[in-house]
Amino acid sequence: MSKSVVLVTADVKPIDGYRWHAAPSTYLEAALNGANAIPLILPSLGGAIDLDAVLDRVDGVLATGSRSNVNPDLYGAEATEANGPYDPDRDATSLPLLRRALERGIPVLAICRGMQELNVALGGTLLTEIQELEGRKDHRAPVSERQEERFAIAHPIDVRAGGALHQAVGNTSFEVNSLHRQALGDLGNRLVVEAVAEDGTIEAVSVEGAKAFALGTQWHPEYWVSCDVPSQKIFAAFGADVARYRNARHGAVAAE
Ligand SMILES: N[C@@H](CCC(=O)NCCCC(=O)O)C(=O)O
Repeated sequence: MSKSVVLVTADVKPIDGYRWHAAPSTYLEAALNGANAIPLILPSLGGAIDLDAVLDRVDGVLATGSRSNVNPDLYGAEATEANGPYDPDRDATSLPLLRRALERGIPVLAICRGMQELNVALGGTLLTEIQELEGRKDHRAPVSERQEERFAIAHPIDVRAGGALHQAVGNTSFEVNSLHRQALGDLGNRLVVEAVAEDGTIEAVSVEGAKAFALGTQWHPEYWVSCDVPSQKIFAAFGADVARYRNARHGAVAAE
């Protein structure tokens, strides 16, 4: 049977005078090596793409992180220049994609901006510049040219005992990296908090009643998937459910 395919969300970026639809290699390699699935980048062409036609052909969705912020218009707040950069084409693609993947029971792993998209897609809100909020710590990346320093492990998280993340990783506490200035505010419909940082920042969520693996992380398990055990276990759990979904999908197609 053919290998599983995971759809990877894309940023729209100006490069060399063109508009590129791009995803960092770290996510693509993590899908390939950590989840044992072929990564397939979905261009952020919004409503021009029939999402169901794409989702008919894939076994999972990996929503990537990005420096851009979800446009606040989408959760009832005001867009400002300081809050940007925004990526409206990505918003117009990722939010419907995540909603539809959940409706169809397709496994979802949503990382950083991806988790923020998941929350907004389900009706939640985001907090911004959390380092300026009372009692919150600075969750932004260290200032460095070196990616391994920017993605360095930064702080511990407390994991909900018995929850989806605990089941995947097996620990009720572990250390994660941190590269964000926004965080989840009001929770979207059916989202359950799976982990928090010491300052109360929501670090992971799952979707209550989801028909498949559906996890969001505010940190970046993709970056250290080759050597960090919790990161490996998260991608392995996602990959196992992606494989289960693929087998069910192929069984259903064979029976038609
Ligand atoms: N814009 C949001 C999204 C956080 C996120 O996905 N960060 C990844 C950044 C990767 C990098 O800096 O290279 C926020 O800031 O909360």
